[in-house]
Amino acid sequence: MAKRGFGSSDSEQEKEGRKKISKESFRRGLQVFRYVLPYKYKFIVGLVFLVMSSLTFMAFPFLVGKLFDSATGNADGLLEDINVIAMGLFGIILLQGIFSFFRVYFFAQVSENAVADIRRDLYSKFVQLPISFYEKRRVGEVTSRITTDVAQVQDAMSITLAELFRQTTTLIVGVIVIMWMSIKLSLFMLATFPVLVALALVFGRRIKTLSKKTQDELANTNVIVEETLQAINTVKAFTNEMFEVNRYKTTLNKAVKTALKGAYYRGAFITFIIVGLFGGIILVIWYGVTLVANGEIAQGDLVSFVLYTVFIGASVGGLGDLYGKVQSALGATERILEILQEHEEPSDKTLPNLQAIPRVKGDIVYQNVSFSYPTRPDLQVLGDISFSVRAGEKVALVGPSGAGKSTIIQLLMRYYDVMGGSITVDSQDIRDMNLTMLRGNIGVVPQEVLLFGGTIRENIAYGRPEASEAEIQDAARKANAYDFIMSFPEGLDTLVGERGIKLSGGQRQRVAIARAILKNPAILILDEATSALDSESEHLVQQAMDELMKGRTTIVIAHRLATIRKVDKILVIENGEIVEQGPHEELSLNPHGIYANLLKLQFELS
Ligand SMILES: Nc1ncnc2c1ncn2[C@@H]1O[C@H](COP(=O)(O)OP(=O)(O)OP(=O)(O)O)[C@@H](O)[C@H]1O
Repeated sequence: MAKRGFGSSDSEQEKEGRKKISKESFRRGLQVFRYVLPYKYKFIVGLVFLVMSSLTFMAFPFLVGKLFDSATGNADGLLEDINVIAMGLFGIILLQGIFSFFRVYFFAQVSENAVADIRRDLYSKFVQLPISFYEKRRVGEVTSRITTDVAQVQDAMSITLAELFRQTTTLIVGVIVIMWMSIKLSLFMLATFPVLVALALVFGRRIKTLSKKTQDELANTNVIVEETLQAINTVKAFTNEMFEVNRYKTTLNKAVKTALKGAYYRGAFITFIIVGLFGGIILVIWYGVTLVANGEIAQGDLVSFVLYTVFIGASVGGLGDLYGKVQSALGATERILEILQEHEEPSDKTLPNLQAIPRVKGDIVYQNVSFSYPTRPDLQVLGDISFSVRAGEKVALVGPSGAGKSTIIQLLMRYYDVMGGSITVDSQDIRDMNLTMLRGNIGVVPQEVLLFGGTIRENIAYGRPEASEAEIQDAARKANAYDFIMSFPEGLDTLVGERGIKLSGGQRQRVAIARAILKNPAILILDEATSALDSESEHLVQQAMDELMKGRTTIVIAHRLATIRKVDKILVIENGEIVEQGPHEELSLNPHGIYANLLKLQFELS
């Protein structure tokens, strides 16, 4: 569903709109109110103030009418005194002001807290959803759930709900009071209203569909902004700035077009309400004055009546507008709930830290593993992979690009589950293993090291957040990173810039190695960088990697064969199959072997 809005046709949108009006969707939408439950007392207090402010306001037209009556000498009792009535009016306005203050204050407390809870749950869900979830969706689209959609729900909780209540009260109380004043005049006035209401509903529905479309298109434009800013280097490298600006402009224009179409309908809606209402009011005044002339109602009552009519008219118009808002809030709620109901990875939240995770020995066995990515089920990426790595052994995966090396690793991390066969660690199928325990025992030094925007210290400590300063420094030393870190004036407190762009490739890798050293995993995965480092940097990185590999089961994805001569076993992967395996000495001596050929090729190239 989260994807549904994008690129969906008009008729699909209509269908979606109609579905949302159903009782079922309303019931589902209300589910979000469970987030209000922890703050129910504040909510009730806010509601009480809302009732009181709505009701006091309804006394206003009544007293204005009485003010006119007292001026023309038609009043009796307390209401005879103009000054007393005027004071009463001030009192009412004052009370309304005070009630409104508390209403806003209490509702804000509820909506701010409830919305923060929704955001927290959504974020917690985001980070716990499996990788496959993100392959089906664009990041911008997912983030708009936590920004745009949540903001709509907040609007609904704080403003729309209060408005809905106020307008409905105005409508109901208003109609009761005017009936009580003059049934004849009321019936005359109400005869014009059902038509208005029916037309308002039709309009409201059309506006809602358009506003949903506008939102989707705006989300589309945001996706472009996020994607290009995330890959700003690529945009610049290809000098595609103007291409991106045009791409953005095109989607933006589409959004503006839809928004303007919506505005056209909204404008027409408002014109209709104004003309209809004022026409109606003129009619009511005309008929009312006739009744006054016949002595059927008092002048003051007519004044009150006209004021109530204006209030009722305004509330009908307001309700039409609110109808659209409630619908989009329901849509937003549904999209939020859908994400909240997605299945998380089965991680273990009870383990307090890395130390609490039981350590595995590190025996790994792949048994007839086959696999296709969920997004491309018909393309078999791994055929029938079987190999084993004993605890402490080092294995290298080599083979052409796209052969399936990274996929083999992703399966060990359980980013995806195997389709056929099994992977065991210490003879236990990883699907039966606690996911936190599995990943807690694996350290990864990726090909492209992405650092977080904080300091170098924070980035190293990411390997084990509870590590002490001494441990962090020790890890930096072992990773050959200490010297370059200390050469910066700020040392470990140096900010690495967004995604680590202020550090060189070799430096970033050594930070990643320090991170892995700190984590101290039983199993290590090294994805060698494809980009060559200068020989000085290369030497430092290699030394750090050797240090890191000591005593750990290691799987290296090797791009440069020179670095893997020392491993216990080399697996040559081609088209998702292991086509050769054995130690370097053996494979390199096989004159027709693929590995020997690869070696020759690299040697010739270098
Ligand atoms: N997330 C994914 N969804 C769908 N297909 C994928 C995904 N990741 C990789 N593939 C496909 O799986 C195949 C194997 O990819 P993999 O990344 O494992 O190769 P590799 O040997 O690691 O390549 P390289 O050396 O270039 O990193 C490729 O055909 C690739 O297009």
